[in-house]
Amino acid sequence: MATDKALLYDTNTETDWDCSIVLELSEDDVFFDKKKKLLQNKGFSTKERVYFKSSLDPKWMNTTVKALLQIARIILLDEVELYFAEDNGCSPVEYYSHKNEIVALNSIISSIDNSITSSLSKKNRSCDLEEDLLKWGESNGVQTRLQIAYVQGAGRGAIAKEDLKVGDMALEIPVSIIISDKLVHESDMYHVLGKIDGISSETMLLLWSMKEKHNCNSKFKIYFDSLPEQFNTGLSFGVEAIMNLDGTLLLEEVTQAREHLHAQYDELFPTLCNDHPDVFPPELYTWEHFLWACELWYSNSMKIMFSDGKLRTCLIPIAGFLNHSLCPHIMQYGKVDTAKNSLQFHLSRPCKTGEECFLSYGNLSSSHLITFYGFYPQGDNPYDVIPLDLDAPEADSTEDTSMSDTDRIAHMVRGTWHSKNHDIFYYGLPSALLNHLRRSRSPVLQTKTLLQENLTDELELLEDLHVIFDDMMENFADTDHVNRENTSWDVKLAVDFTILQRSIVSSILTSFHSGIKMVKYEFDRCMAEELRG
Ligand SMILES: C[S@@+](CC[C@H](N)C(=O)[O-])C[C@H]1O[C@@H](n2cnc3c(N)ncnc32)[C@H](O)[C@@H]1O
Repeated sequence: MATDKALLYDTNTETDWDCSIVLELSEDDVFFDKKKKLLQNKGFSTKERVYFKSSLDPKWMNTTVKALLQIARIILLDEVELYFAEDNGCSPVEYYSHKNEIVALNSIISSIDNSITSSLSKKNRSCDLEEDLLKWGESNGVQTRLQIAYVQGAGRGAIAKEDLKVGDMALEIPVSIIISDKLVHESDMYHVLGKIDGISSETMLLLWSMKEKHNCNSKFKIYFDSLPEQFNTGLSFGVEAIMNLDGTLLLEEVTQAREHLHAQYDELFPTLCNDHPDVFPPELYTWEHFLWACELWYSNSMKIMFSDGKLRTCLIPIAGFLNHSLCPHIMQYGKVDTAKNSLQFHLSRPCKTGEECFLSYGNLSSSHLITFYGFYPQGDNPYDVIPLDLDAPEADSTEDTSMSDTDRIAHMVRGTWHSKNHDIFYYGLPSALLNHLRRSRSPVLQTKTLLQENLTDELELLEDLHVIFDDMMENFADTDHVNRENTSWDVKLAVDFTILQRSIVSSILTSFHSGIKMVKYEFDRCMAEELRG
């Protein structure tokens, strides 16, 4: 007979889920086959995993708890209950007996309790690492008005310990604990790396960090210990995630970045390990360790201007807990204060006690953030643009100056919900793009007047653009079949991105539709007026 153990809990799950429980019908259950049949009749398999977040929508919660109960009831049926239950296998009857109802409910409650306790203790355990890092930082001169905590959907984050005003310094990091290329120069690696033609200081640092992570005597041991074992960026996407990116920019970005890293790795290894095994122990320089270090540097490094005027890519302990936002509190932080020999993080907007304090990682698109950081921010990202590869109009044969600035710039589109002007001749699309296309069709000066010939050109332009974006829409992967709630982190990110791209293109197509309608209406009106006149 199955016991409560049939309901397992598991905290070894993706970081953005607080916990999950697994409901599994044990193969040792003497009624395995019968219960399996009952489960299948209700659309369940013998092993179901359900993920929970602390703030789930009540509707989802309701359906999920109902499903959990259905499964638990069946798993926990005793012989007599099962005997009578079989007759109702396919019926909607869900209740078997008082006792079965109570054991099913209790087993779910205790599994969730176990799961939460275990997940909290895991988080608290890792919080100790962050505490240790803060203490280490403070003993090295770090000043902070932030504390580190787990935040929903983003791992660790920095929370204001007190109300912070514009201009207040949230964090100050002495240069002495910033990880920069200076450390490579001081290490035993430099005599080898310094001789490699064209190697960048970023690559040297990356190789240095791969070894330093395992150095028990490292000055930065506490820092390395606080880093995640896995970064989950687009660089680690699996095949299924990649397949869900068909037709998107992210597919190109992830593929190119991975190819670049593979090529870089192959250029250095195994040669360095073969030639200098004492400096580059092969077990520390595997592809997996290399990828981990790349993800670390892409997702955690900052470009800092030092007092000598040099811009260096650095890892900055403690500051590395600051998450990114489209509406950040800290925007200017990239320059060492020469007088204090420290890096300071001042606020550009207030942050209240207990609120998460965000940084700006830069003006980055969601595809870039997914590829190199493994997330994309909530809210409308104005940098989510689709670049357009347009043919430049023929330059005037006698005068090159006929090319205007709008002809030379890189054109792009974004969700038309960002635009306020959806009138005729604008359609929520960038004027720079529309003017460029108008010029390509007719180099004579174009005016936005409701003349028949303008309207004919305008209609053609919109219809041509419509074809391009229609094709784009057709080429996106079909993600409808993916169960977003129950899939791996990478597939979820990939699907979310494809949905985002689709919504951008869809907004553009909608703008074209209403644009075409407006132009046709005006065209008919002109015709009617002409006939009347
Ligand atoms: C510099 S670290 C910030 C600290 C990080 N949250 C941690 O636990 O170590 C950058 C990483 O934090 C996460 N992150 C940053 N901003 C985020 C956001 N707005 N939403 C979700 N994850 C975010 C991403 O995993 C990113 O690669």
